[in-house]
Amino acid sequence: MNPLLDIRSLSVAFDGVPAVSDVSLRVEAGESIALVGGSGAGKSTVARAVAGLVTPTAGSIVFDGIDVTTARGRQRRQVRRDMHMVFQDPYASLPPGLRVRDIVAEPMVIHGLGDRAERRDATVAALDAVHLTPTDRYLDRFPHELSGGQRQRVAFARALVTRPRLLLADEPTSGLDASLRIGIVDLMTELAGTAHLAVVHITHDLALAERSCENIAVMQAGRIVETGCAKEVLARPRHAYTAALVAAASGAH
Ligand SMILES: Nc1ncnc2c1ncn2[C@@H]1O[C@H](COP(=O)(O)OP(=O)(O)OP(=O)(O)O)[C@@H](O)[C@H]1O
Repeated sequence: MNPLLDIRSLSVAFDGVPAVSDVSLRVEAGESIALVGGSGAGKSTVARAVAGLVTPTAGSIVFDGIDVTTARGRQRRQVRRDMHMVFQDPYASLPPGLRVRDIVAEPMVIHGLGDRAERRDATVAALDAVHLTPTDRYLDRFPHELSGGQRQRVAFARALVTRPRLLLADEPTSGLDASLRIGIVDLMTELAGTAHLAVVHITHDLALAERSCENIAVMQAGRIVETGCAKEVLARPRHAYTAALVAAASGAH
C-alpha cells in the first residue's frame, strides 16, 4: 500500500544556501512520527514544504497520491483540506478579531463545506474533541480571552474541523508550561488514535517526542540521520548525533 505521505529526496535552499538536503520520509495513514533535531536542522522547512509554503529545489512530495509541489485547482484544494499545520505560537496564528466559533469554522467556510447548521455541529464536535468543554463557555470568546493552552486547543480544533488526514504540528508546545505541554502532546496522541489522523510532531524535546509518537526521525544539518521506533532509537541510538541529543537531554533533566 502507498504511504499517506511520501517525501522523496527533498531539498530546499534559501538564496542558494541548503536548508534541507536529500530528505526522504514516509508517513503511513494514522502514523505518528516525531521530527527532532537541534535548532536550524531543517525540521520546520520540511513541514513547510509539505504544506506547500516553501518550494523545494529538488525532490517530490506525494500526499495521498497527489504531488503537492505541482498540484493545482481541485487537487490543490483537496490537499489543503486534508492536511493542516499547527504552529508554535497560537496567539500569532489565530485571527484576533474573530470569536472561537468563527475561528474554528473558518476552514469549512474556505472549503465550502456544510451549511450553517453543519458547520456549527462540526465546530462543537471539534471543540469537544480538544476538550474545550462545555463548548458554550468558549464559542463566543476572542483569542485574548483564552489562556495559552486553550488557544493552542482552539488551533487544533480549527485544524481538525475539516477532518484532515495529516496534521503537521510545528513545536505546538513551546511557550506552554510543562503540564500544559504534556496535555497538548497527549491530546495529539488521542486525536491520532480516534480520528485516524497521521501526525508529524516537530519538537526539540525528546521526552515529548517519545511520549507522543511511535516513530521518530532525527535531523541534523538538513539531513535525516536516523529513523525508527521512537523508544528504540532513543534507548539505543545508532548515530552519534542522536546519541549526543539523548545525552544532552538526560543532562538537562
Ligand atoms: N524563509 C527563510 N529564508 C532564509 N533562510 C531560512 C528561511 N527559513 C529557514 N531558513 C534557514 O533554513 C535552515 C533550517 O531552518 P528551519 O527553521 O527549518 O530549522 P528547524 O530545525 O525547524 O529549527 P528550529 O528548531 O530552530 O525551529 C536555517 O538555517 C534557517 O536559518
